[in-house]
Amino acid sequence: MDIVFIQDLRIDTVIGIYDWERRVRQTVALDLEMAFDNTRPAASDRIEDTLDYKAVSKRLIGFVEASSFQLVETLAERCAAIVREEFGVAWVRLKLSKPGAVRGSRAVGVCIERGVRPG
Ligand SMILES: Nc1nc2c(c(=O)[nH]1)N=C([C@H](O)[C@@H](O)CO)CN2
Repeated sequence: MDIVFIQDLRIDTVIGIYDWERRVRQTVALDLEMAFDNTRPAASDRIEDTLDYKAVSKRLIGFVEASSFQLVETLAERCAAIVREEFGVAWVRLKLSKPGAVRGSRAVGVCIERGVRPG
């Protein structure tokens, strides 16, 4: 199985359960691993044959910037659904980090896997 990945995609959004968090924008960071058979684009050298990581990134930036969820779990789930449904990705591992949210930690967050991992 091949992977197309996006690392440390930082996006500002409204996220959190506390009153003060509803009034500010905080940065979240996304790491994605997306299953994709890279043999065709490797043979054709055509962007049309790829899973375009730039297109995925732009879509997620637009969605996350406009969102205002309470929980990182909800935001992660919705991002994974976009990747699977709109980009035809069979399996995705998505880590959503909230840097600096807990004093003493570099980041907190969730890591989810959705879909069926190709063999
Ligand atoms: N499992 C989770 N725990 C917590 C979340 C969350 O989204 N998922 N959120 C918070 C607060 O918003 C926190 O990030 C503020 O520092 C606490 N726990």
